[in-house]
Amino acid sequence: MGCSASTQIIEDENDPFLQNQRVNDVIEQSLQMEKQRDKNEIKLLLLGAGESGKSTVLKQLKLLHQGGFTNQERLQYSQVIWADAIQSMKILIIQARKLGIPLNCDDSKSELFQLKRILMRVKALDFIDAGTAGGSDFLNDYVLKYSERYEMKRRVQSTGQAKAFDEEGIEQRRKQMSNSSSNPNDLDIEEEEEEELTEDNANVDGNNNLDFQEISKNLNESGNDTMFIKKDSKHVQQQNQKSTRVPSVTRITKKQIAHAIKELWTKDKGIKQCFARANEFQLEGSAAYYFDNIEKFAQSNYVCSDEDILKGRIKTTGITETEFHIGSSKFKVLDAGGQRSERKKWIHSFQGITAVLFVLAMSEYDQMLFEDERVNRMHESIMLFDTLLNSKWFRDTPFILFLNKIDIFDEKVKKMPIRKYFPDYQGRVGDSEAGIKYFEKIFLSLNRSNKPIYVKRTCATDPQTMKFVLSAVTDLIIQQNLKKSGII
Ligand SMILES: Nc1nc2c(ncn2[C@@H]2O[C@H](COP(=O)(O)OP(=O)(O)OP(=O)(O)O)[C@@H](O)[C@H]2O)c(=O)[nH]1
Ligand SMILES: [Mg+2]
Repeated sequence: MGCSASTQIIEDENDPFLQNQRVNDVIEQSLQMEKQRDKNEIKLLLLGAGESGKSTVLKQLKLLHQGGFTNQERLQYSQVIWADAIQSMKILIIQARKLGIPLNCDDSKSELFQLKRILMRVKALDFIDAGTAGGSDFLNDYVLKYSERYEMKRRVQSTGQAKAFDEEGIEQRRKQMSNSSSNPNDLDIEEEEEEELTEDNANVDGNNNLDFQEISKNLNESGNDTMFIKKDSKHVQQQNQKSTRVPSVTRITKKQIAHAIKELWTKDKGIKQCFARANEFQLEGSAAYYFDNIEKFAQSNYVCSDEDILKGRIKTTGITETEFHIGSSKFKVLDAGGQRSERKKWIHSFQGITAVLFVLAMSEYDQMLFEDERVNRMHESIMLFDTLLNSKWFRDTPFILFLNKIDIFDEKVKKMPIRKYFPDYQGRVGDSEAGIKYFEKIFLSLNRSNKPIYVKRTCATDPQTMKFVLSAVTDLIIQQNLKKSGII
C-alpha cells in the first residue's frame, strides 16, 4: 500500500502573523497598481514667455476633452473683456498723443470729441463685478497692467537689478505711490483723464467732492450697467450760461460707452494709425476683436462665447493643473505663467514631465516685453528656449515647439520688415514662409542634444486647426510614453 505523506496547513484566521501578511499583500498590490497608473499618466508642461498663448492652448484642450467652458468662466471673461476694451481704447488715445499722432477726436468741432470725453472719464472698474472677474488676482493684474506708475516696478521686479536703474526715479515714483490712494481706480490712465478735467475743475466750485459722493451713491443704486459722471462743464457752459459753476451729473450707460468705442475705432484715422504702431507700446493682443464686437459685450448680462474666451486674456499666476482623459491615457497638463516674475515657480513642476510644449508667439518679433520694455520678445523667447531645452531637467524629455500667432505673423510681415529687428534676415518683406523658416531654424539650432524637437505652426485661437494639431500632438506624446515605458 502506497503511502504518501501529506501535510495540511490549517490556517488559523486569528493568527496575527497571517493577518499582517494579508494587509501587506493588499498594500503591495495597490502600490503596484499606482505605479502602473503613474506610468500611464502623461504630464505635459506648457512653457513659454508671457502672452505667447499657453493658456489658449489649454483652453482648446478643454474644448476638445472637457466639454468646454463653465458658466462661471463665461461670466468671468465677459467682465475682464469689458474692462480691457475700455482701457485699450484709452491707451490708444493716450499713446497717440505721446507719439504725436493727431486724433480727430481731439478736434472740438468733431462729432467724436464728446465721445472721447465720455470714454476718458469712465472708470472701467465701475462697470464690472471685480469678484466675478477674478477678485484680488484680477485687481492686481489690472493695476500692474494699466498703471504707468508701475512700469519701473515691473522692470525692477523682472530683473532684480534695482541698482541698474535710475534709483532717484524709483524713489520719486515710490513717493508718488505712497502719497496716492491705493484705490485701483487711481491709475495713470485716469490721471491722464484728470489732466483733461483740470480745466473743467477750474470752472466748478468747491462742490466737487459732493458731486463725487453723489456719483458713488448713484452707482450703488444703478448696478454695473450705468454710471453717473460729471457733465462736461465747458459743454454745460455753452449750453447754459447761468449754471457754469455748478457741475451737473449725467448718466452714462454701457451702451453709450460701446457706441463711443465703436465710433472712435471706426471713424478716427488717428486711432487706426496709432493701432498700427501698437508694437511701440503695450496693448492687449485682442484689442481689435474687443472693439469690433464692443456692442455685443455691452449687453447686460452678456455671457461670453467660446470664441470670446479664446480671444480674452487672463494672465496666469503660478502653475495650474488640469486633467484630461484622452483615449485610454490620463493627461495632466500644467500651465505656467510666462512672465519673468512667474518663472521662478517653474522649477517646482519640472519633475516627471513626459513632454514640454513650448509656445512661441511668432508675431512678437517687433514687440518689447511687458515686464521690461527694453527687451525684444523674440530675443527673450530664444534665450528661454535655449535654457530649457538644454537644461539637465529635460535631458530626455521630448520638446514640442508651437510657432504660435501665425495668423498675426502672416499679416505683420507684410508691413513690418523682420530685418529691422533681425539684421541677418535675408528674406523679402512680406514673405511669411521665409520668415517662419528663419525663426524655426534659429530655434532648432539651439538643440545641443540628440533629442528631437517637433515643430507645429499654430493659431491657438482657431478651434478648427487646433483640433488637428492637438490630436497629432497628443498621439505623438502617447506613442513616446509607450516607448519610454517599454510597452512598444
Ligand atoms: N490672434 C491670435 N491671438 C492669440 C493666439 N494665441 C493666443 N492669442 C491671444 O494672446 C493673448 C495671450 O494668450 P494667453 O494664452 O493668455 O498667453 P499665456 O502664454 O498663457 O500668457 P501668460 O499666462 O502671461 O504666461 C490672448 O488674448 C489670446 O487670445 C493666436 O494664435 N492668434
Ligand atoms: Mg497663461
